[in-house]
Amino acid sequence: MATYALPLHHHGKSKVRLGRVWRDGTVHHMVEWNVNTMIDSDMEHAFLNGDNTGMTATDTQKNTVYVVAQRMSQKCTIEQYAIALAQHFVRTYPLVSKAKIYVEQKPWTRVQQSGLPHDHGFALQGTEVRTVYVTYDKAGTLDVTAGLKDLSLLKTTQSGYEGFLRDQYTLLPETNDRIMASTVTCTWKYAAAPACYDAAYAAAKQGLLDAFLGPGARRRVQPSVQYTLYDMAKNILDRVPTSESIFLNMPNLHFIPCNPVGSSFNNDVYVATSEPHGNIEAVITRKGIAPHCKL
Ligand SMILES: O=c1[nH]c(=O)c2[nH]c(=O)[nH]c2[nH]1
Repeated sequence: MATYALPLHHHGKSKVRLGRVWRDGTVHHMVEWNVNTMIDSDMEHAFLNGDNTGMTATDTQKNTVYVVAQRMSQKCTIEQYAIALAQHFVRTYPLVSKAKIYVEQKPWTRVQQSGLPHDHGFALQGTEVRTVYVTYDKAGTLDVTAGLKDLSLLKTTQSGYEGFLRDQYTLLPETNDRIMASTVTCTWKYAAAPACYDAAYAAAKQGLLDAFLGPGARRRVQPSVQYTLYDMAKNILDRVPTSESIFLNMPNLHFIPCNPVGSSFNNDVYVATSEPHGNIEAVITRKGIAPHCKL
């Protein structure tokens, strides 16, 4: 007789999109979120026997995304919202042992008009999407991992790549001056809540930028994406004291020196590419801390 096991099961709703406006007199605050819910629950009987008794339907989870958004009566961060939603599921449904909430936030930013902030006008600024992954379980354990994705960065110099292994398969010339470009994905797990999630996010993002771009006019060639990535992660650990583990993924988007017909490369024209691209990834933690995975 065949025997089976069900070592993992969870269910949730993906890509629930919402906008939330908080009105402070004539000054409005606005966020657009894409919410993903996933719950662990004692629902083996649904898989084994076709019995849905006690199941929190994914449609119910989707509806709750909007209910909890409305209950956040004060302007809140993506982290505060995700925590509230996770706690709601665990505290409301007896069979739910853990809620896992992932939220992305679009970069809507208040517009400046003649140097003054507009009351209710927003523009999409930049490409980066702010992210959060929150888990909360019946024992009250809360894990918050904040982050960003699609942060597109490029520098036209002070990046190189030399000293790597050469054999019969190696064609790449060494260089101490190249374009470095990437679309950064980064998450940082908190050991404890920061005083302000928005300030911690701003500090983390600035840390990424500062390390990627380097000291500007002062010449300091970065030897590889790997080295730059490590610097970027260290900046977050240094500037966000309650962070404990940093995940970074950095595609190396190649701009290949071009020899135009009848001419040669003069540090000016490149073939821009998106594929294939290098892919550099690492987790950097404080000493003795277990690494977190991407989410
Ligand atoms: O910074 C780099 N790291 C690599 O691992 C690599 N590999 C490669 O072909 N170019 C580069 N650049």
